[in-house]
Amino acid sequence: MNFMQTLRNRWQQAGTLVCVGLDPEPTRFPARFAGDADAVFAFNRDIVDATAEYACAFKPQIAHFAALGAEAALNRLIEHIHAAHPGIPVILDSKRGDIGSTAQHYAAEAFDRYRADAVTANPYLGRDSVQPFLDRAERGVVVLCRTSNPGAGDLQDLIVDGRPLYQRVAEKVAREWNGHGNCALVVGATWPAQLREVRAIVGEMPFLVPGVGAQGGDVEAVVSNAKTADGSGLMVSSSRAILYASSGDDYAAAAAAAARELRDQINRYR
Ligand SMILES: O=c1ccn([C@@H]2O[C@H](COP(=O)(O)O)[C@@H](O)[C@H]2O)c(=O)[nH]1
Repeated sequence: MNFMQTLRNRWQQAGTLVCVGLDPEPTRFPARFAGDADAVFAFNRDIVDATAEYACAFKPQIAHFAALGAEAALNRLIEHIHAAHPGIPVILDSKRGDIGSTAQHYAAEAFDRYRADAVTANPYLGRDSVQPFLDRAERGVVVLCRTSNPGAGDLQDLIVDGRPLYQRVAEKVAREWNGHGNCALVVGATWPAQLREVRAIVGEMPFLVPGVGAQGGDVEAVVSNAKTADGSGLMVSSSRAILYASSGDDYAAAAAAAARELRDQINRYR
């Protein structure tokens, strides 16, 4: 089954729009992992198993693994998610973008090496840089549109032919790049007005929405401004607020409670 269908099934069957972000920071792991050579895999696996019930997707962030030389742990983690939690798609957050001949290798990295169901992509180099991802019709391509960080507007708000660049990106993805129906957009939870504007441009296209939890985005504003007509359309992503909900031995139970609370909060406004 392709990424979009898997995601829609998960939304419907599990009743959750929560995307659990997997951003390992060993200095924040519970003390029991000290000296454990397999800590990156073991900690993330425990979080995945504890939160799966509340997840519509998992989103490992590649830099958090690569900086630790933990690519093998990332590979095993994604394998574990597919085996233990089939039906929950994995979005590899790698924000890749390069000339086409190199982008082909980024697509192979995400989809063949790591077996992710979807990948985040940077549109700044233009269509040919994203084409190798778009061509994989069964996989998702989640294009950066209006990111959650404070400096998002530095470039993304520049006016291009009378409209901000992020709106031009939304138009382009919806009208020109989505021939296989496999595109989604990143729009930050920290920008509720922009969420509403982008939703008006792209119709039912799914949004990956980081920025709740540690970055302070307002859940009610996200859902009311960005949900689709059927009350879905969103992968509301939280990493640190779930992963590090407790630094004690109850870390997995605390992560599950944080994910459940986010699910319930979102569902109140759908
Ligand atoms: O606009 C963006 C795009 C990606 N991210 C990523 O999401 C998580 C957010 O982590 P929190 O702990 O929930 O703040 C992280 O992996 C970012 O790289 C984003 O924050 N904003």
